[in-house]
Amino acid sequence: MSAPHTASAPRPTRVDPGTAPLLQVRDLNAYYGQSHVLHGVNLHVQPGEIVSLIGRNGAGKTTTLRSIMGALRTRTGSVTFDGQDILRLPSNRIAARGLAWVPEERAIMSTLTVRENLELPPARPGGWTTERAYQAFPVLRERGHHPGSKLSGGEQQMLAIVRVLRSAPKLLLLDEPSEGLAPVIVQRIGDIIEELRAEGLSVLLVEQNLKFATRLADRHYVFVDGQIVDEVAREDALARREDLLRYLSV
Ligand SMILES: Nc1ncnc2c1ncn2[C@@H]1O[C@H](COP(=O)(O)OP(=O)(O)OP(=O)(O)O)[C@@H](O)[C@H]1O
Repeated sequence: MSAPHTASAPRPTRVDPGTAPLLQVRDLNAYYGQSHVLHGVNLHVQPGEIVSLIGRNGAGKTTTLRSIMGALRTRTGSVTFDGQDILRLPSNRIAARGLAWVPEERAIMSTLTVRENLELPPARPGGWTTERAYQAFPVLRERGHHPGSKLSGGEQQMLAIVRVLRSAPKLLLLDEPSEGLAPVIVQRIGDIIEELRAEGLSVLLVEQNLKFATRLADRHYVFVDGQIVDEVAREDALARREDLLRYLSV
């Protein structure tokens, strides 16, 4: 396990801002029926970068992930991934380009066993094997034959993360991975995300847990009412902690 990062010892950003972004979102507007919920969102993720989206409930973070993945089709603007416009592609073709999404509800198949859930997505070269998943989270090996319906929230989250890694994504979209989980599990999931980043994976992380977000992210985008109102670099997160807490408080 890697050493925990404390708020008092920020690690400098290791990402070269001069390289082309892996993900670039420009002027994204999204709608649920008549309701206009994203208002001109601009963001980018560099190769190897972990970026967090933070903000109160209903601020538009999940809608941003759904819009990027094509799960929400009623949107305008531009979404470019690895240099290619993906806005008009269906979700399965977006995923095939190397984007993997772990939604907040985790989408574990309740009637399938842990192993069956794990081996459901198509394996791609360089993707995680079942053995690697079990090494990362040994509890999944112990629960291998249990149905998805019998898993705790933490076990479901671990399974949901390792399952999408089978497809060897370039960018992982995580929606509140720490929500409702015990601190020891949150710590372990953070360790695995850091391991993945060390291997070059980029992560776009929706979080309301500021401690978890500031441990991991190189940059934070702050959402208020469907817009990005602030951007905070890892180096500034400690000095701006009060601002960040205010953005999250209700
Ligand atoms: N399926 C839906 N139909 C209609 N409105 C929706 C739907 N999903 C979300 N909304 C609305 O869109 C806005 C943005 O919600 P979104 O879920 O993106 O926020 P969020 O920042 O991810 O917060 P949360 O943590 O609560 O999910 C909110 O006003 C929400 O009520």
